[in-house]
Amino acid sequence: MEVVQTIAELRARIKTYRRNNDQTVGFVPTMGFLHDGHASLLQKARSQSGLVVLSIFVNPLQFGPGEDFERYPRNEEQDLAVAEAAGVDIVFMPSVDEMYPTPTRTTVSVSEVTTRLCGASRPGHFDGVATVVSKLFHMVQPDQAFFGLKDAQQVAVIEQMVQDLNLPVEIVPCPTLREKDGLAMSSRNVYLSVEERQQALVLSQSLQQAKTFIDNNVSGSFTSEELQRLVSKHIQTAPLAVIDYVEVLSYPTLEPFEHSHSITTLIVALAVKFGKTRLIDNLILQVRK
Ligand SMILES: Nc1ncnc2c1ncn2[C@@H]1O[C@H](COP(=O)(O)OP(=O)(O)OP(=O)(O)O)[C@@H](O)[C@H]1O
Ligand SMILES: CC(C)(CO)[C@@H](O)C(=O)[O-]
Ligand code: BAL
Repeated sequence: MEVVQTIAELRARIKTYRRNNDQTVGFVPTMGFLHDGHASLLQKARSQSGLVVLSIFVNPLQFGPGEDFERYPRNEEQDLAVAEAAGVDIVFMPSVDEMYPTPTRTTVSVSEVTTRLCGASRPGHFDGVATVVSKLFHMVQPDQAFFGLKDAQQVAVIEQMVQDLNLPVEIVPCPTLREKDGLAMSSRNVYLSVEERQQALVLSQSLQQAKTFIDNNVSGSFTSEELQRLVSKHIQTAPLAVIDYVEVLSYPTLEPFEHSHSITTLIVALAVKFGKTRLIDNLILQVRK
């Protein structure tokens, strides 16, 4: 495994690989502090691609004022051990100056799919994500890029960007990995106190309740409001939980709908704060017809 810090080194390594191999290049972009969710993306890349490139970069452009950019967890040694174990070939760990040597005057901005959910509660966030991901795609020029569905809106945004800009990369969405008790794995889980960690179980539980509600609904007929209410009500049983949003939308278009008749795939998406820690989770379901 090689660890490179500069864009020039990264490009040189990938060029050499391409010259000597006709296999594909798979890419997993991350912000580091790697957990088993990240490892699952790396393993999928390992099984599908000839060369596996991992990037670790905490991107300042996607954090708003007052968010956790400065205190975002970092552990380089542990990250390199996870990467090595997953069979990564190249780790790209650029500095902020390497990625943004001058003020950025070009922004990639995806409309419509960014208007709700995290796009609404974190203004500018997806411009930061789309801009850095398109820069990384230009640097790595991967054949496949692997993204987790825990960040389902991010997947929808990147897929839209790839389609609109004719980028020659296949986006591979990967399932959310969870702790044994159901909590979605996330680098930010490390911020939680013991009490918050315990109460954070309401997130996955509420999504399970939504799934059971739909599965038990023999007529296959329900409104988005019914689901939204059911999920919010369960989250509110945790005294430390402060709901940022609970929304039920079509997926991947992320548009509101009134009745299950009018859609084929839905997402129940939520963001909830425990103290200063904001967690997200979601459930994507096919609607029975
Ligand atoms: N539990 C998970 N299962 C599968 N993929 C995941 C999981 N958590 C994160 N990922 C994916 O890993 C990639 C990098 O995400 P990132 O480094 O932001 O990790 P994170 O754990 O989501 O951190 P954060 O706490 O910032 O949300 C993204 O594509 C993300 O969707
Ligand atoms: C895709 C990404 C690495 C861009 O900074 C980030 O948003 C993330 O970790 O999900
Ligand atoms: N995985 C999402 C990155 C962020 O919260 O900024």
